[in-house]
Amino acid sequence: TTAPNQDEQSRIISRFQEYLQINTAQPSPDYQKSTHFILSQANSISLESQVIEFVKGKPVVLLKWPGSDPSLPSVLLNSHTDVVPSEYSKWVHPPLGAHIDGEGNIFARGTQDMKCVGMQYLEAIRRLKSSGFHPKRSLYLSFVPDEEIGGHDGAEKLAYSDVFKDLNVDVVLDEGLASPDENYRLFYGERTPWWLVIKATGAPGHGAKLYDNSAMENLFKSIESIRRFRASQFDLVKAGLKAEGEVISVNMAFLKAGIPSPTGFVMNLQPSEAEAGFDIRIPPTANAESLEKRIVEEWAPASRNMTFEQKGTLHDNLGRPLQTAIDKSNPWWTLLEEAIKKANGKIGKPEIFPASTDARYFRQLGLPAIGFSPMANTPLLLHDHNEVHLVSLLSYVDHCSSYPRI
Ligand SMILES: CSCC[C@H](NC=O)C(=O)O
Ligand SMILES: [Zn+2]
Ligand SMILES: [Zn+2]
Repeated sequence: TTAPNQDEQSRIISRFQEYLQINTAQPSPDYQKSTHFILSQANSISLESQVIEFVKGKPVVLLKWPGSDPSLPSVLLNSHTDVVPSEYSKWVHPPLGAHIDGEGNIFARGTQDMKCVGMQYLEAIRRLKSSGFHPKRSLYLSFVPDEEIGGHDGAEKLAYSDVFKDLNVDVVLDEGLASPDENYRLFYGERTPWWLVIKATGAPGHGAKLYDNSAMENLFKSIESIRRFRASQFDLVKAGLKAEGEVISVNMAFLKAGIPSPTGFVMNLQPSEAEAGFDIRIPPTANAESLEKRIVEEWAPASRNMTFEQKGTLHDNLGRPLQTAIDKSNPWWTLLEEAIKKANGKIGKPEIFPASTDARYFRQLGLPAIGFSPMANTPLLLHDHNEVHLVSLLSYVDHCSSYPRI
């Protein structure tokens, strides 16, 4: 296909802006509006559509471009419609404004994560259709809710549904990350989140007294140990020995202790309880058992009056090799690489996604799933203030045109 003309380009940008301006921020995303928008886009390019509410108020919008050979397995392009919330006052341009500055940067929540990708799927199909292309395989697009809060009412329900079985999907594309350099990033797996809360108890006492076994002391021994471990992992990344997705990350999410008083906290009383929460991410190749051992023996040892609790999705991926093959055994990987190269894109070393995406649910089914958000030369701003699709408008359009070659 040839490059779109000026008019087409500005229509592509307006459609992107329109999607960005719909407030689908957690915790109360306007899925009615996003569903309406996606359906109207689908209509305008004559895609078949259905809306499935596995959970009431959490619509999965499923679109279909039927292939000429229905016996062939299909391709699924997945994207989530929700976005994370924003601190409005910290943005240069409002997060729902989709303002375009003089350099062609589009400011809005979702410009990277991941309304850009959802729109690119649609724009690519629009262009392919207008060029007269007919796919052999059926192509499905799923626009799913709630990825940012775990995807349990969205992609997870879809993946395990009868509807999904009937789609006969062979490969799934989902989100990746922007790349600060010229190399596009491709993801073949992701880390598993463990949300860990450790709790210490100890004898209360006068704030002036030095004694062993206070809750704060017990907790801080753990925190010191956790920090050493964190540093050891981070050092591997800093030294260039491991990629971000290949080490175990540990970051403190909260600290809770102290006895409240009208003016803040009681200062001269050592509290009897203290706790801390950590976001831990484990690569598929890591030894989860040895980490568990570390938690039991060093981070929350009963001998130091400590307990721990794991929250969130935790163990759901353990023990399963949730990595998509990136060798010749997976022709889809090679095809995507070739498509990107044909569109004059360069590709970095294949990566493990450092956080979580809906792709894990499809990998759990044994399907190959590839994470790819086509943004090169773009700072990584997902979940950050001032999230932008930083490349010029024209580059955005170029990205759209890399899909038709898949
Ligand atoms: C594990 S459910 C939360 C999913 C979330 N995904 C993107 O940021 C994440 O924290 O990785
Ligand atoms: Zn995302
Ligand atoms: Zn996100």
